[in-house]
Amino acid sequence: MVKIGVLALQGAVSEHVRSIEACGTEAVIVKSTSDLALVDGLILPGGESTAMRKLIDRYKMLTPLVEFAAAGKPMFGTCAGLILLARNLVGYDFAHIGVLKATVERNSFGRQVDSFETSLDIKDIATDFPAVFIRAPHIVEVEKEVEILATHEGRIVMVRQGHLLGCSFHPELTDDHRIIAYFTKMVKESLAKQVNV
Ligand SMILES: NC(=O)CC[C@H](N)C(=O)O
Repeated sequence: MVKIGVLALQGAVSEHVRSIEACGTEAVIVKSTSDLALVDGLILPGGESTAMRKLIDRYKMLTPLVEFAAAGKPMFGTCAGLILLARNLVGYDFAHIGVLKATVERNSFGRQVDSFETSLDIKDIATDFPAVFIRAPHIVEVEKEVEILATHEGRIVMVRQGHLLGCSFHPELTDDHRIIAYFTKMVKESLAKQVNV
């Protein structure tokens, strides 16, 4: 059975675990490089990207995370996790994992008090998805390999680049598990491909 990890250094970890399990898939808490070796796909949760990066460095996980992506294993960055995946960050001259060919701007929907929920149509995944935005980033621009799956008020809020998925909002905070189910399918497909080669 496939195993989906949730990077559990900081942020909305237990909600993702609940959502993965609701999709009938095994969830694994990932706190170290050895945990990472056990999983077929990884969710990078929302939270605070600067704090997460400090912990990634403390536990020497940056290179293993880059290698996980390079091996073609699916990764899904939600909110702060999207910031971790992005190749370019507005106002910063460095990236974190940096594998998603997109430019992301942090905190672009206002301050904490401006958190909101809205209904989104997401290509190939869902119509009317209840998306919760909390101090959310947005995607300013993408390279041609990146497909735009959803926008909100003209801003890109969800994308896919092959085995990489990213969104500005928190798909794990409601009982609507369609996005996590889609990611679960990506992980199963990628595993089947690896077994067949
Ligand atoms: N809900 C979130 O994950 C917010 C992300 C946070 N504002 C950051 O920049 O890391």
